[in-house]
Amino acid sequence: MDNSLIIALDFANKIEVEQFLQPFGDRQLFVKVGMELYYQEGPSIIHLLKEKGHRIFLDLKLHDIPNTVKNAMKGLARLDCDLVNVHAAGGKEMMQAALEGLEAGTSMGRKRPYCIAVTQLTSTSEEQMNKEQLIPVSLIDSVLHYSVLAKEAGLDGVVCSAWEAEQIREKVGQPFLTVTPGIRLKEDQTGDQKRIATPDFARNAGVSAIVVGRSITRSADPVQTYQKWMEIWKGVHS
Ligand SMILES: O=c1ccn([C@@H]2O[C@H](COP(=O)(O)O)[C@@H](O)[C@H]2O)c(=O)[nH]1
Repeated sequence: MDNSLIIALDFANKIEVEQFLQPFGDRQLFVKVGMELYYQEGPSIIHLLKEKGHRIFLDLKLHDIPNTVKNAMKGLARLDCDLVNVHAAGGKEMMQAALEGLEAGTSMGRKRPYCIAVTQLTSTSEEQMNKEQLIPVSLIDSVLHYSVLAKEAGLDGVVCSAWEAEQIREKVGQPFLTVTPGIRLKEDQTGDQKRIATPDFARNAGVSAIVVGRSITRSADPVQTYQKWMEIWKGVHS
């Protein structure tokens, strides 16, 4: 997981995914499949990406009663992804149930996928959280609270913004993954994200992985843009 750049494949269907991936040739990537793509294509999209050797973050953000999450995770474990997630707002019991399901669904001799919890979405501002979710604390306190809850539940880390990663590490200790979407180059549009950061900022904050979607997927030349990102993120030509 260390220092990965995960490309968010936010596409409407398999055809769009194949069109996007084709110019990358045989290069093996770390990709994220979210609700948009998975709800359209189902498990077959995971099989297809795995056949091509890509690592997969299945970003379905489960949030339901513990029994439902446990059984859903049992099924998702069979897809053999690298990383899956839940919403920390579902509570500690739900997060523990997610892990139980994952362990039950993982075949003998295989490693279960990492499981992380979304703290506060990177599209959430402190004002929205206070006024709409009626959570009367600062955004960082809410994120730290959910991170501690996730750790206590036995999860492997959290989804947060790069702005919170350092404080999470201090509070929760290591090993604990911080996977950070909302990463933007200076020239990129912010879009619907509220807590954005540059790749330089994220690297200095010591995040475990960055998630990059539209900056790469909607660019005129995705391969070139990916290479540019990798140079900035890792300081290497990929
Ligand atoms: O808090 C969160 C959790 C998940 N995401 C997902 O990451 C990508 C970000 O895409 P961009 O185009 O780079 O904004 C997207 O798939 C989200 O569903 C997030 O942004 N924030």
